[in-house]
Amino acid sequence: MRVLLIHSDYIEYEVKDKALKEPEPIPEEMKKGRMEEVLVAFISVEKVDEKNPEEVVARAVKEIVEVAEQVKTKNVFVYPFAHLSSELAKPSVALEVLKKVEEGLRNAGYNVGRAPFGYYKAFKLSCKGHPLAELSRTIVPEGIVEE
Ligand SMILES: NCC(=O)N[C@H]1[C@@H](O)[C@H](n2cnc3c(N)ncnc32)O[C@@H]1CO
Repeated sequence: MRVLLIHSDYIEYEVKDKALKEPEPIPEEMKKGRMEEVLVAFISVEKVDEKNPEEVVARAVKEIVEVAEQVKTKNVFVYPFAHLSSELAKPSVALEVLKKVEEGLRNAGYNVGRAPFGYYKAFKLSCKGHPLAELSRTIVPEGIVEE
C-alpha cells in the first residue's frame, strides 16, 4: 500500500464519471464532499497487500493515526487513488481494504470521510505547507520487502 498524506485546510471533491465498469454504488449525497482542517490520505492499495489485507489495514491505521496526532487533527479523509503504484490490487480487494481503513480510523476516535471508489473525481485541496504537511508511507504485509 502506498499512502500520500497531506495536512490540509480543506479538501473538496465532485464525482465526474465512472472509472470502473462497476464503481462503488453511492447515494446522491456522496457525489460531492468537503472536509476542513483535515489529514487527507491518498491511498493506492497494491497487489502485495492481497497477501494479508488485515495486517496492511492495521498498519495503515497505525501510521495514519501517528501522523494525525503529530499534526493535531481529529479529521481524516480517505481518498482512493490509483496513481501511487504500478502494481495495483484488484478493485474488489482495494475497496474492502479502504473501507476497513476508514472503519479502523473511526474506531480509533477520528472523524473520517471517504471519497467514492471507482470514479473520476474533480478535487480541490489546500495543503498547509508546514514541515509535516506532506508525508508518504509504504505499507506491506510482514516479511515482504517492497522494492
Ligand atoms: N483518482 C481517481 C482514481 O484513482 N480512481 C480509481 C479509484 O477510485 C479506484 N481504484 C481502483 N483500484 C484501486 C486501488 N488498487 N487502490 C485505490 N483505488 C483504486 O478505481 C478508480 C479507477 O482505477
